[in-house]
Amino acid sequence: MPVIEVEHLRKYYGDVHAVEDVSFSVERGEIFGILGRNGAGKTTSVECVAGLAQRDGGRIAVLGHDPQDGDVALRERLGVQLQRNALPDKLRVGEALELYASFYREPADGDELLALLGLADVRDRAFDALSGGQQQRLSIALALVGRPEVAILDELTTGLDPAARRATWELIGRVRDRGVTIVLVTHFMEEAERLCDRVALIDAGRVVALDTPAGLAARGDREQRIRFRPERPVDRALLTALAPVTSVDRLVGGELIVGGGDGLLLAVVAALAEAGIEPLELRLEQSSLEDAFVALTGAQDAPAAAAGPAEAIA
Ligand SMILES: Nc1ncnc2c1ncn2[C@@H]1O[C@H](COP(=O)(O)OP(=O)(O)OP(=O)(O)O)[C@@H](O)[C@H]1O
Repeated sequence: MPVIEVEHLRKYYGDVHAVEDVSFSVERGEIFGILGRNGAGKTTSVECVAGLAQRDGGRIAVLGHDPQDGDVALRERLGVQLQRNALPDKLRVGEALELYASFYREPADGDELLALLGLADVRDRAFDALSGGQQQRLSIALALVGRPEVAILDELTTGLDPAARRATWELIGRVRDRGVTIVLVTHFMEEAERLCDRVALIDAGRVVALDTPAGLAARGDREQRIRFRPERPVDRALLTALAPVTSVDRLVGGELIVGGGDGLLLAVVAALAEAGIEPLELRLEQSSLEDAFVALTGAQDAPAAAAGPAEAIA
């Protein structure tokens, strides 16, 4: 039986249709991603799942309970780290953890949690003296202190540097290994690809796709792309004349990206070989989750950058 079931969730703020029609279910032990661009309705959806916002329509069951009922037993089994979380500036790490632990009958061991999150050394430091990464890890610790069966984490790595982001991903993997089911709101494609078992892509308050990251990526642009640096300049016509080729772009630095359909790689490599030009650093790029994001949401502002600035060959 799913741990979380959401059916036709609807939530309006006055005229703003924050969530129009969202349905998904999360199985025990899964890391389930909710992906979408800014304002898509991700946070509102998880606030309803966490019982922090009252829905206007639809059905939600979390561990068999309706979160809207305010059931204390459910609150104890659910850990929530929300984007809008903030702590008093002068509250120390250890104090925050003790405070949150006091809300639960059987809280986790504080020392163990601080060690797990790499916060043991800053236990006596005030919230406003923590780095962004440490504040983020503390908010995760607070979400986990009640030993939840289900953790809802909203924009867990926004604002973190790449190293802190990777460390947080590892941490989430470890939390899942302890049997916690995780719902992860993100707009980082790479985060969803690395961590999530399945992803719901939300756009304008609706689920537009629900699949594994790989399944979702396969729905994107079906075009293949080959990327290489020719050892000497290539005549554009040599490539555009090939049947599978649909586009030829040159990146700053002279790298070429050739797009096209089936048989692209073979055709391009054969034509280059015939012209005596070696393609250096050759790689085939599969369609990515980001392509799917753009294709399914029409988003021009898909967050994770793709190939970089491209300029057509004259
Ligand atoms: N409390 C509120 N009052 C009024 N409008 C709201 C409220 N909360 C959210 N909204 C609106 O509902 C829509 C969905 O917001 P939501 O925060 O759920 O999106 P999101 O996908 O989480 O976006 P982001 O990635 O920017 O956090 C937006 O248009 C937002 O402005």
